[in-house]
Amino acid sequence: MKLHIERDAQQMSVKFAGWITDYIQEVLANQDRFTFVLSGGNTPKILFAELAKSPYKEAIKWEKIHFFWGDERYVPYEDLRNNARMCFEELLNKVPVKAEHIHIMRTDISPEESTEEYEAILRSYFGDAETTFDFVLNGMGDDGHTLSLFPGTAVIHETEKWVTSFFLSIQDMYRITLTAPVVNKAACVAFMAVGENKAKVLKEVLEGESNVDLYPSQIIKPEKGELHWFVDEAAASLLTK
Ligand SMILES: O=C(O)[C@H](O)[C@@H](O)[C@H](O)[C@H](O)COP(=O)(O)O
Repeated sequence: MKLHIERDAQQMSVKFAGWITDYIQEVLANQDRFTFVLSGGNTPKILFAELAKSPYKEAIKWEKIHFFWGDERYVPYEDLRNNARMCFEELLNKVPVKAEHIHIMRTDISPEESTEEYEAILRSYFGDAETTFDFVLNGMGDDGHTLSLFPGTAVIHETEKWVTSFFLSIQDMYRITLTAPVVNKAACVAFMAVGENKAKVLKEVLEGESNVDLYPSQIIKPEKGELHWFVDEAAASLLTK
């Protein structure tokens, strides 16, 4: 695991934007497409704002990128809480992406239908390949959740399905989410965490004992791929190493 600690959220976004630009370029030197999983939440917004402007806007071959989502809140696309909507507003509407390369988790059909549809899309991309996505961007909630893998939920332990949906009673909504098996087959996964609210949980996730039911972010460990954490000094403030 590689830990990148930057002064504040802004610095972290700049560092991350430069790093992901180089990584995309490297991957595209050897293959024709780049598969990128986007994340919801507030933290990615500052990264998206960065990527949508110079020099990244011009440097990244956006037309070669295929976009997916790590999870979705089962609310209509028009709802401000919808993760796909946020990513379109903050990034995808501002850079030259190809509409046919964008795969949102649909919320205009039932959660079960949406899950099945997404699973089929992913299987059509990756089939039995040893590696799935080129890159997965993850956030981490103050409670240690990532994707829609919330503490104490059964979905943390899913071993077969790549996509699933369930009713999240603490938020009174359905969630659609990628699962650990498909994310852990990615070539590269990066978490972003900023702010003092994340400090305690970050310490537990990175330095505490393994307890994936309490700290689901711990279950994300690419089998063969790279794992990066981009954090700011406030989030890193309790780390000892
Ligand atoms: O839909 C979601 O809720 C997200 O995908 C979720 O997993 C998010 O990444 C974390 O909650 C962190 O969110 P913040 O960046 O807002 O802290």
